[in-house]
Amino acid sequence: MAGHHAAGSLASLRTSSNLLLSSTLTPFLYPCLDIAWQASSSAWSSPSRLRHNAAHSPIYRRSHGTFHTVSSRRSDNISTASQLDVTTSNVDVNQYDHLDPSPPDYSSAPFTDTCTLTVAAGAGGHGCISFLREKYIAHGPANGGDGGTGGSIYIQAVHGETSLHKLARRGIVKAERGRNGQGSMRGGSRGEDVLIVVPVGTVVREIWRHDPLEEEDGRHRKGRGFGSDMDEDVEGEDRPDQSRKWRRDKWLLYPGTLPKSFTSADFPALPRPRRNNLVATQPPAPLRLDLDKPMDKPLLLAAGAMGGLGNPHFVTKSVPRPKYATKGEDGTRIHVELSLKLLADVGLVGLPNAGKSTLLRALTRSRTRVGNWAFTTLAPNVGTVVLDNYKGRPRISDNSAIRSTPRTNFTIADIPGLIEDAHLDRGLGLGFLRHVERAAMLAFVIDLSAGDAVKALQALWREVSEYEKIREEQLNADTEHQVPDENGLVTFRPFESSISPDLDPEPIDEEDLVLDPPVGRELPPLALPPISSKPWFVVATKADLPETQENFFALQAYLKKVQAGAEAHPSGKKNAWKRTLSAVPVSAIRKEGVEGIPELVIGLLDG
Ligand SMILES: Nc1nc2c(ncn2[C@@H]2O[C@H](COP(=O)(O)OP(=O)(O)OP(=O)(O)O)[C@@H](O)[C@H]2O)c(=O)[nH]1
Ligand SMILES: [Mg+2]
Repeated sequence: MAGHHAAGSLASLRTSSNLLLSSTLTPFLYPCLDIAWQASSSAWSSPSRLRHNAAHSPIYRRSHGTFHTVSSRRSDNISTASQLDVTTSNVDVNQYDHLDPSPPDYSSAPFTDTCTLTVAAGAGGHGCISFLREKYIAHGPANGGDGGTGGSIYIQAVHGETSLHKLARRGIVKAERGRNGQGSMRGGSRGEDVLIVVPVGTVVREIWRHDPLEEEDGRHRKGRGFGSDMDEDVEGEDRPDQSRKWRRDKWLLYPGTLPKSFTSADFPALPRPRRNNLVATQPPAPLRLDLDKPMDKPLLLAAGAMGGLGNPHFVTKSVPRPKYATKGEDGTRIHVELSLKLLADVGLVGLPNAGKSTLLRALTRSRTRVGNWAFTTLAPNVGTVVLDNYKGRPRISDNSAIRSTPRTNFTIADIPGLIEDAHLDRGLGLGFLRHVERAAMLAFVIDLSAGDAVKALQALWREVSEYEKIREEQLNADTEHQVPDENGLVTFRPFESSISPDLDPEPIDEEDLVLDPPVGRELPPLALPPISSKPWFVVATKADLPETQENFFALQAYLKKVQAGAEAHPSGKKNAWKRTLSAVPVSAIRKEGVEGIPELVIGLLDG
């Protein structure tokens, strides 16, 4: 018993000393001791992991003209990654095969394809109440500066971002408030702008908007609201109780002044709220942006609000030293829904365990998880295929002249596996199919060793086209739902939720400023091109396994027939895409046969 115990503790001692070896500097001192450690740790020190850890925020701030972007593009990452690989590869290349990886060798990138976000432009700074003070000038003139303009919110679609998860976490993005004005006529400085960086293919749709100026205008048009009670032409008896209508929330008082010592009569009419000039460049409300191209300039979403006016603005003959200034305006807030319309250039569609993730790893530097069980992949992984500029560059077809810049990369999305009845939301069901819809072209990945390849392809197409049918019905129902007016146009009132026209003319209290977010609207589903019109091809994988050749030939013959029109298109649609249907036999795990895929993809994407 005691001996057994001793042996046990010895074993544990040995493992703990192993642990010690692997977690200290020992391998550097005694490299011969720990080859296994190198093999396993190379996965952890792999540059791709560094890349994911150094996640940068998609939001950048700018002050005075230039955004401080710290963005590192994917292509940069890849070049640094390959440089790093060269330095590490002289350790032991063969021990580390990224196509059949050990369990810890994967990175899970979080992924979100729709999210809602509130963007809030910066409020304006307050005006200043100040008076010149100098020797021998006892009561100097007013010299308070104006408040600064609030920061604006910009958006820009760039290559390299593939997911909205960083934005989804934030919930609200606020630009900085303008600074308050100061004495000696010093104006407040502007608030910092904020740039939101989104992937190419993002669609921005507005759910609600709270624009304080628009609301002010609404009130003004109705003859109620700021300053209207001060107008000379308003009949005395018609005026409601002035003290209630006076916009206390709009004015700043000189420090030490008791509010009750002011009556509203002491105040001039409140100046009309000013708008930032940038508002003119804002896209019209409600926002509907389809950012399907990389943008070289940011686009303004919400302009910052203007600052308040300093007390010199209110100097009159009767009030030479006004002890008040106005507050800055509140910033516009817009609640938007961001959704990815385009996830990647190529979407890998296949049954679970077909080898999609392995194929992605073979084609790109992705470290997506691979396992010999169904549903290894639970969220899409996007990898980039970089096309070499000089050597091995795939043929760029004749229409390269049309593209201003030749294509240097394309992206592939590895999507979770699809099972039978996925369109009824089985397995990862509809969520999965939504991703299929968002790829520019589809690559059906079929496991040659798992039975009839033709049947597998047909089953995949059946699910995809069933889903498409459901979606079409949903879209039709939605368009019918919106009852058009006489002109056949749907009239849209962006602000109806926040100011209703038959609002009781209540006096405006300060509580009004603390507004609850207006009730959101349900957005109709995104209109996307039909799946069956997308180019597609088949990747017949696991071709290294025995007895897969006949299966492949049968598949090839089937595709030829479909292309010639002798067989029905597997989607069941008459005008489905079938210009050139090809099947590529590959062994992803040995990286054989995959070289031709980039060329094929480029041909289909640009063709
Ligand atoms: N022999 C052979 N095995 C392969 C090949 N490609 C993938 N496999 C193996 O097939 C299994 C499944 O591979 P995955 O890449 O995880 O499959 P998947 O389609 O991504 O699976 P899900 O994420 O679950 O949908 C793994 O054990 C791979 O090693 C291949 O070309 N040849
Ligand atoms: Mg997978």
